[in-house]
Amino acid sequence: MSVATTSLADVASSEAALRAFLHGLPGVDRVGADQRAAMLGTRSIKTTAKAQAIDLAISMVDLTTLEGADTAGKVRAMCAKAVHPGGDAPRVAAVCVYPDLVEVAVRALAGTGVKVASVATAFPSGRSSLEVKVSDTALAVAAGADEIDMVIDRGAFLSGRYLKVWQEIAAVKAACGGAHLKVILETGELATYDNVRRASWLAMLAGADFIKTSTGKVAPAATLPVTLIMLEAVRDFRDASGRQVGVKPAGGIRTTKDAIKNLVLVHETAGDDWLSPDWFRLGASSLLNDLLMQRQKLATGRYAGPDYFTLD
Ligand SMILES: O=C[C@H](O)COP(=O)(O)O
Repeated sequence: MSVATTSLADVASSEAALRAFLHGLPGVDRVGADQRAAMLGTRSIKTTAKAQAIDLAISMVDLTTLEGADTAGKVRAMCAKAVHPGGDAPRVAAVCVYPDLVEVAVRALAGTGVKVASVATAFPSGRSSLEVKVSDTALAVAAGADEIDMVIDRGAFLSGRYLKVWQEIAAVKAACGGAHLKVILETGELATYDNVRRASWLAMLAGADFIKTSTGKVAPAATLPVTLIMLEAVRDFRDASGRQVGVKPAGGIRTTKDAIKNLVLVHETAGDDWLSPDWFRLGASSLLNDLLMQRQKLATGRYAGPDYFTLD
């Protein structure tokens, strides 16, 4: 897909310019996207490649707990597992928690290389003022979060107020300082694949370091066609702007099969530059145990059973 590089600098100069740009993006061929994602999802891979893929997937996990009932103890246990998932398995990429638990995770993960990610901006609805969203972000960053996962204002996006969405993302990005910003599109609420493409571009233009599919609180969450469209968007955005943005499917990814399908999509769509935890994450609360079980099965020929591992 070709996008005029010159147009990117001025794209958010007005609501009209932003709308013209986003609605000027080529429409998504829905049937084609569904078929391509389904076809890539059935690719089989050799046993040696599978072992590597499982370890790569583990290293890409954002191990997540986002429940009202979360406690400091639960987060500490999760952090221990994030650093030493089991046997010689690699550590995960990050632990993702609500802002009030950032400090607990920061202390538990100090010096381990596992990042602390936090949802902010009135997650998961995003329904609060910009002031509240910015201060939510600033507090999480001050507590030591390395990464902020913000939600876009879907109400504004769906009613065509793109500039408001752009301004919020840009303000939250500024509040992030050195922390990386992941922008959650909540694709299950965006209604069309064209909207997923537009929201992806909007987030990247406003400064997202990552674009993320979902909060995990809305169904459907991370589907393969949606991830495919977002991978195409980051690929095309890098071609147009020279800046690489990461992708994080999140929500409903529970099995090794799901994880490997995602890795095949990355390889076939955006390319191998994205096949690292720096550029691709899997946001999941209960994927890690299945990855560890399949890893054990490949190494020993038998399953250890879910009770062999600590709970996700
Ligand atoms: O960001 C990650 C999601 O909240 C996790 O969703 P999940 O519980 O469906 O894995």
